[in-house]
Amino acid sequence: MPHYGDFQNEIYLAGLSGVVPKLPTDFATLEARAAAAMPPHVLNYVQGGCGDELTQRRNSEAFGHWGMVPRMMVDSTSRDLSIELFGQRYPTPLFMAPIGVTGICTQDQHGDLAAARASVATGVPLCLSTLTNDPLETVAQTLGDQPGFFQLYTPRDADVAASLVQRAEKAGYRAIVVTLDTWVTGWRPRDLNTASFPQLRGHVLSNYFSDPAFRKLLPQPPEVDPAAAIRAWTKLFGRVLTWADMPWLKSLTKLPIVLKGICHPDDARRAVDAGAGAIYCSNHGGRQANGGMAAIDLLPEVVKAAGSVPVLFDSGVRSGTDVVKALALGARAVGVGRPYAYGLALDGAAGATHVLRCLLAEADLLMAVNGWPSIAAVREAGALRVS
Ligand SMILES: Cc1cc2nc3c(=O)[nH]c(=O)nc-3n(C[C@H](O)[C@H](O)[C@H](O)COP(=O)(O)O)c2cc1C
Ligand SMILES: O=C(O)C(=O)c1ccccc1
Repeated sequence: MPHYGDFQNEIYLAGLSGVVPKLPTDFATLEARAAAAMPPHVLNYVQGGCGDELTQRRNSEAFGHWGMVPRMMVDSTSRDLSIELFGQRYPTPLFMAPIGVTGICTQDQHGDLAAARASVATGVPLCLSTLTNDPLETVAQTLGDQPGFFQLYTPRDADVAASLVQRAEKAGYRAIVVTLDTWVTGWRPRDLNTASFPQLRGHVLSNYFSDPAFRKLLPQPPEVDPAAAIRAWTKLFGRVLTWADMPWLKSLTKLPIVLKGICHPDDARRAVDAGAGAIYCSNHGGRQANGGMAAIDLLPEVVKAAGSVPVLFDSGVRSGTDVVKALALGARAVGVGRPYAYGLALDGAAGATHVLRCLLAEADLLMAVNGWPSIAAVREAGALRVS
């Protein structure tokens, strides 16, 4: 079993030869470093959120309202962080949440491939966004045998939707993660004040431009008239889904359908009834709706309502401790968003790998110290509301 906490020894031992880590090991310093390095329009898009970003701040602050109680005299010298999901074992409960601009986070504009390399290096699955600079098939080639998931922004055109899903299934992705909360973009003052929206600048649309069903909708290929292709994309993006669409979504694929953006327990119950393969509790990192509760505070009720259906979680995870808390509150798998995008921006695949290794090391060492040798032990211990 890999000992993720050994990363700590590696760092201290390197220190004996005068070598300190190239990137910081904590989120605050990482974010500050990334903010100084990233082009302003990419930074605004990644770092920003909806409205005055109250919900975004709450997402991470709310982890502080939960506390965990250690157990002693338990042998936790060896920890098993592995989980079961969609009938398969994954070495850790961590995954990379879909980020639609990973492509432009690295200087070479191939950030999706860098994220895939970080996934291969760490075993942390990548949930690839619909919005990428490299087509999903190219990313799948970089992933090789490393399993990944495909996040779907359901197009208004049913043929394009079917084509994207079928391409993802054929390329070997293990689940279709359907994002429900982003058929329209939330009010984002940082991007509005700079009048900048990456997709409208022609970034990250490769899955559409390479799609035969999308290309059929255009009078000229995107290579000949990119501006018209971008206009066509704006018309196509953002199908409003209702529960009545679930049979149709399910009919497109044999893969499990994961519903992303579920925050209310009643919606979780409806998702179970509608045959969702997993429920993904998330408020999109506070980017879509402001004024909402912190996602982590909503997780316990969603988990209860989901019964035996696995619940994935993201929004506000900034440390290995946050990962463990989300597991303690019932998440099967925990997604991290902005932190790995900062890693990509600072040092490509190596940077994202570093960020993931830090999260895993901190989570693993916390489990060691607290006497929790497995995820089941974490879940049994739970977390308590402290304020
Ligand atoms: C720059 C950026 C782009 C994102 N793009 C997508 C996307 O394409 N699809 C999606 O489902 N979620 C997207 N998200 C939301 C993430 O999947 C995730 O819900 C969120 O980042 C989690 O919050 P965190 O960043 O606080 O960890 C994006 C988030 C960020 C920061
Ligand atoms: O920026 C986002 O969070 C995002 O996922 C998105 C993608 C396309 C359009 C609007 C928002």
